[in-house]
Amino acid sequence: MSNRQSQQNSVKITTLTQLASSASYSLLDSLHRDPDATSSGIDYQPRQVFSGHYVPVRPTPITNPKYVAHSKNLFLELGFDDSLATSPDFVRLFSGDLSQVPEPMRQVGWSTGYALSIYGTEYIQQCPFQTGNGYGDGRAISVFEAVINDQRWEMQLKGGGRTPYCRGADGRAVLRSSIREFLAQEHMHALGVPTSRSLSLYVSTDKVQRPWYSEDSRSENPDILISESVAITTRVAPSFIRVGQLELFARRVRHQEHANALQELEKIVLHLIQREYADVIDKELPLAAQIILLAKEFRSRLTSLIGQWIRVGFCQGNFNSDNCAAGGYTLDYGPFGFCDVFDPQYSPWTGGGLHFALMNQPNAAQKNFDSFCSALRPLLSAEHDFLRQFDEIQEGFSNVMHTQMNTMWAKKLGFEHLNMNNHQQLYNSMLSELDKLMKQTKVDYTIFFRELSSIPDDITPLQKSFYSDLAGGADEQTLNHRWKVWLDDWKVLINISISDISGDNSIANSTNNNVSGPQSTKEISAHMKLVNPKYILREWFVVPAYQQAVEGNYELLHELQDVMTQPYAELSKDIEAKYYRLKPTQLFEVGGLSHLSCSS
Ligand SMILES: Nc1ncnc2c1ncn2[C@@H]1O[C@H](COP(=O)(O)OP(=O)(O)OP(=O)(O)O)[C@@H](O)[C@H]1O
Ligand SMILES: [Mg+2]
Repeated sequence: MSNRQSQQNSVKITTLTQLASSASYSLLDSLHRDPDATSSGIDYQPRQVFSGHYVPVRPTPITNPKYVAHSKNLFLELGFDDSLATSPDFVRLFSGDLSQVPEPMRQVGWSTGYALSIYGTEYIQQCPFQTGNGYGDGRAISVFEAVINDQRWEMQLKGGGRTPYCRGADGRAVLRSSIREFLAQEHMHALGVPTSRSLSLYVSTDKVQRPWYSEDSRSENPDILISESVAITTRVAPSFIRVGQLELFARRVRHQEHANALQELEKIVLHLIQREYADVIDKELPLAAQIILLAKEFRSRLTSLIGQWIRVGFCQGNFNSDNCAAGGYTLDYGPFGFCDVFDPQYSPWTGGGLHFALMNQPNAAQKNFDSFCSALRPLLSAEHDFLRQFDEIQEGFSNVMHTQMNTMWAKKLGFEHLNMNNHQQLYNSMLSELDKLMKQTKVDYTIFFRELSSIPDDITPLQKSFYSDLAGGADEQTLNHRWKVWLDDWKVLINISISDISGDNSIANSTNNNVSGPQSTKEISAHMKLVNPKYILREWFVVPAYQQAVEGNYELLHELQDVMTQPYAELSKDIEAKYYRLKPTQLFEVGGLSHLSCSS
C-alpha cells in the first residue's frame, strides 16, 4: 500500500489534542536559547541578540481571524481532516494565539537570528545596530514541531507579530502577500520543485499601511500608501534553517565574539544534519566526515533546485543567503515570479538587478554555496585532508551546476535518453538556434514547451506561444522559416533517440544510463508533458484573486488553488481558455503585476 493510501485509510486527525500528541520540539530541546531572553516570550522590542540559537517569542494574535484557505493536499499528507482547518482550537493556534494549546504543545513559539550575504558579500548595515545582532526572523515565528507519519515538520507563522528581530517594523504580513506565498508554495510542490509548504491562511479585521502601486502605475517603485488587511499564513518544512543562519554563527567564531561561538556553530550544523540530512548522513561519523557529506549533498540539492526553477521559469527575485534554505528547498516567496516571455534577464524584483535574474540563478546559487562553505569552514580548521576534499566540493560547484542544467534542458526537450556522445554537434546547434529563436521571437516559455510536448507536425501550434507584438523589428517570415527548419532538426534528433533506444546503439553514455526509455514519439510526448507544465502561477492570475479576496470573496483564490495544484493536467476547456494563454499586452510593465519593489 502506498504511503498516501495508508494515510487516506488511517484515522484522520480531527482535533488539536490529537495533533498535540505528535509534538517533538527538537530545536527548543537541543539548541541554545538566547541567555538574555525571558522564557515568557513577551519580547517584541528590537534589540541585539548576542548569542544562542533562538529567542522564545509569543506570537501576537490577529483580531477576528477568519478562514481563507488551507492546503487540502498537505492536510491529506499529514493525515489532518479538512474540518480541522475551521475548528476553533486550530484557527486560534494558527492565527497566533498559543494561550490555550493542549499539552504537550508549548505556549511559546520561537524566532531565530540570521546573517545576510547579498550575492556573496557580507552585509551588516541591514541590522539597525550595525553589528548583525539585530537581524533575523522579524515576522516569522515557529509555533510547533512534530513528527507525523515518521516525518519531522516545523510549523511557522508568517506575519505572527513582532520579534526582537523586527527592526521597528510591525511583524505583520498583508493578505495580498500571504495569498501569493500560500498559492506559490503548493503550486511549486505540485510542479515537483522542493519547497516549504502551505498549511493554512487566516485573515483579520486588523489593517496596516503599506506602500503600493496606484492603478496601472508604470512606476518602478510603489507610489501610494494603502491600508491592507493583515493575515497569517502557516508554512511547513522539515526545518527553516537558512544559509544565513549558519553564517551568523560562523561570523561570531571568526570575530571571536564569545567563548561559546564555536560550540554554537557546531551545534547548529549538527542540528541541520539531523533535521534535513539524517537519511544520507550517518550521525556516528566524525564531525569532519559529516561536514564533507553535508557539503556534497547540499551542493547536489541546490544545483538540482536551480535546474528545477529554470525548468518551470521560476525566479526567486531576492536569492540572498537569508532566503536560501540550508535543506535545499525554495523558501520565501516575496519578490518571486514565473516568467511569461522567455527572457534570460527576467527579474520580478526591481531591486534585484541582473544578479537575481532568471538565467543568472546558477550564479546566485553559487554565491550562496560559497557563503555556506565559508560558514562550515571553521569546523574543519585542523583537518587538512578533509579541507582538501571540502575545497574540491566548493570548486566543483559550477561543473555540477552545468551538468544539472544540461540534464534539465535535455529532459525539457524530450532527450532524456539521447545518446549524446554520438549526436553532440547536432544537439548543440539545435539548442543554440532554439535559444536565439526564443529570444528573437519572444515566446511564452510555458506555452512554447507545452505545445512542443505534443510533438507537432508543423509550427502552427508553436505560434500560439509567440508574442508577435513584442518581437519588434524581427522579420516574421524569416523567423517562421527558421522555426520550420529548427522543428525539423529537433524531430530528427527525437527520431534518433527512439532508434537509439529500440536499436542496438549503445545507451551506456546516454544522459542517465537508463535503457528502458520511451520507444515512440507518443511516449516521448507523454514524458515531456510531465516536465513541461501547462499551468503556471502567473502574477496576473494572482492579482484578481487577491483583489477579490480583499472584498471577502475567495472564489478565484480557491479556483487558482485547484488549477495550480494540477499544473501538468489537461483540465476543462473553460479552465484552459482562462489559464492557458498569453499575457495581455496591456499588462506588461504594470507595477505590482509585472514587477514588485519588495515583499511587503
Ligand atoms: N512587516 C515586517 N515586520 C518585521 N520584520 C519584517 C517585516 N517585513 C520583513 N521583515 C523582515 O525583513 C527581512 C527581509 O525580508 P524578506 O522579504 O526577505 O523576508 P520575509 O518575506 O519577511 O520572510 P522570510 O524570509 O521569512 O520568508 C526578514 O528578516 C524579515 O523577517
Ligand atoms: Mg526573507
